[in-house]
Amino acid sequence: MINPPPMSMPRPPRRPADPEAPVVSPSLRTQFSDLRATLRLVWSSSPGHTTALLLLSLLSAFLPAASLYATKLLIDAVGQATTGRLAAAGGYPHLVQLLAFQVGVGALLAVLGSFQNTSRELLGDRLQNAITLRILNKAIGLEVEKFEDSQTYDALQNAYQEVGVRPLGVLTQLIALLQAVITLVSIGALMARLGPLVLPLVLLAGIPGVIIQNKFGTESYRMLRRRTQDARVQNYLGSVLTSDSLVKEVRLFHFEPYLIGRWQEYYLRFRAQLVPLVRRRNGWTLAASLLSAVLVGLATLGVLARAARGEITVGDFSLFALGISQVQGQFSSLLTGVSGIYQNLLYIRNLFEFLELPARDLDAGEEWAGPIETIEFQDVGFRYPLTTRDVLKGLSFTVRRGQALALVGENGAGKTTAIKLLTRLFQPSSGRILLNGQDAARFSARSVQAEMSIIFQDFGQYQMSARDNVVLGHVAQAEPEAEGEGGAEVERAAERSGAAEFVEGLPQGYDTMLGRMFSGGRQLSGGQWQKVALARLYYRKASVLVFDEPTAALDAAAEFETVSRLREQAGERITVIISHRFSTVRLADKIVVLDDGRVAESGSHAELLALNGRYATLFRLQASGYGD
Ligand SMILES: Nc1ncnc2c1ncn2[C@@H]1O[C@H](COP(=O)(O)OP(=O)(O)OP(=O)(O)O)[C@@H](O)[C@H]1O
Repeated sequence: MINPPPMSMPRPPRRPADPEAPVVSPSLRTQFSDLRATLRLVWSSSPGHTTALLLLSLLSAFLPAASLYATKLLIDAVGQATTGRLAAAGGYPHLVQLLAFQVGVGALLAVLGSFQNTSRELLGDRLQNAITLRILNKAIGLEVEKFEDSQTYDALQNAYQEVGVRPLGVLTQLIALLQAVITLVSIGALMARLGPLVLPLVLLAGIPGVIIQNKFGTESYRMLRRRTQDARVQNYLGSVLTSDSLVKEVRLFHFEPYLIGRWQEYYLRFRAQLVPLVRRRNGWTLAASLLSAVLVGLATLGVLARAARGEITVGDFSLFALGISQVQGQFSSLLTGVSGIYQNLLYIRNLFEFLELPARDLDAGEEWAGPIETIEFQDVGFRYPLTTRDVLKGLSFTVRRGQALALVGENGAGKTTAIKLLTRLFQPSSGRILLNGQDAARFSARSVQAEMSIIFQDFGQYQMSARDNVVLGHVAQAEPEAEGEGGAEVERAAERSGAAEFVEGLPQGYDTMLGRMFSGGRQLSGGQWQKVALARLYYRKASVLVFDEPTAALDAAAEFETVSRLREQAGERITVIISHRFSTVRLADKIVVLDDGRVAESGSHAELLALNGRYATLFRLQASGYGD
């Protein structure tokens, strides 16, 4: 089993899933189709190991009966020999032959078992790899909004946690089921000689335990499934307390006891469900064991009565005594096999639910080719999925090649949302975005994104080498450098962003690991990380550069310098800048002031000052802050 996605970086809780939503059991039809899909999955991950496992298991299913029969023959022969009837027992060589037969069966069982284990382990490994790849491939095809939806996130978590073990569990249980049927029929045939009621009584004794196991297995599953949402919140609380990035705030505000208290509340809520379940399960298990003991006792009475009448041999009795545990073991693995398959299929549904989520085909649509020379928002409206408020309301503006556009507005005005639409992470709910005069919706998201390079407010700080942090901006272009043929492009991008100054001073230069997660990693300051991210932006060959206020870590002078440099470097490209600092904003050719999802004003810095409206007021307010 592989670990769930790392939780070390605390993330904001998503929209909560409905915790009261019932946990619905899938229909029998769904279960059968899941069973078929699971077997296909297992088979396709390794046909060779699956076949080997199946054949070896079926072969070894006949051996327990053979071993029991050999023991019975041996005991009967020894009985005759010890009462002076060695000749009737076939002589000493016959005893040795029987022993050799018995030992041979045992040895064969061990050999087959060993090969079986090898096949199972190797198959499990292949299967885990195949499923993990499917989950990861699915995750990368999901819309960005899906990651913000708690139900999808839970589905991803559940799928990730159950990966590997469950599908293999279904196969092994199915094989165990076939094996149990074969072994039961063969041992049952041997036991028939002990009386008609012996086998039914012994079989009956196995039923109560299985019923109890099944009932409580399903209850446990339901309890855990209901708990997913709580477990995620609890996990998040724990990750806040153990996060390196939050430790300073946690200590200074001293909210540890509060968070631990909340964490414990979730635990106690879970415990309140667990305690009665454990008590009831163990009570019922005890009752089932007592009932089984009574039934086995009755069967034994019957056999003893036959023995008293001289109708069976000592070997037959040994067949009964040794056979009881075999029959019960096989019978219960038959019944638990059925319930185990059922339960595993319930968990596997999580995996399939995730794999069945609709994915957006990022390549659907016409292929965009060539630079983007104009961007025009035409009356664009947008509402986030599952919300009731329009975040953008009829947004219109145009920007052309060589120009820098600044989006300005108070927190929550919709600036980042506009960028998410421009970069095709989301689709407008109304209106159109035109690229070079053509509706962007016609073109595949991926081909349009290829023309854009962006640095977000919460840009990535990848725990990789400085070089990788830059190259991630355009991996396809990076091949020769990956093979060590220079990296001139990486260095040029780093020089343009200002990252070269400190990266070159690191112990292994561009090959130094950044961040604290791995040994030898160098942690950078916020401003240095930002410059590395900016180098990533420059490294990408794109005709639109988007700069979504990643400058929180920079002082006003550094931000001014960074954006001035961005303006110089941009050349004939389109630059879109989001910033709260007017010293930066004034560098733009065109400024669009957003207010509650609408354009309040737009124009150049000078025009907007002359207008003496909202922009001018905010500008003077900020300027007066620096004045004294
Ligand atoms: N994923 C989301 N789901 C639902 N609502 C969202 C989501 N992201 C943002 N919003 C809402 O959309 C509105 C606009 O947010 P946006 O991030 O675009 O504002 P912004 O102008 O970039 O703000 P800031 O200056 O604080 O970065 C806000 O009211 C915000 O609460």
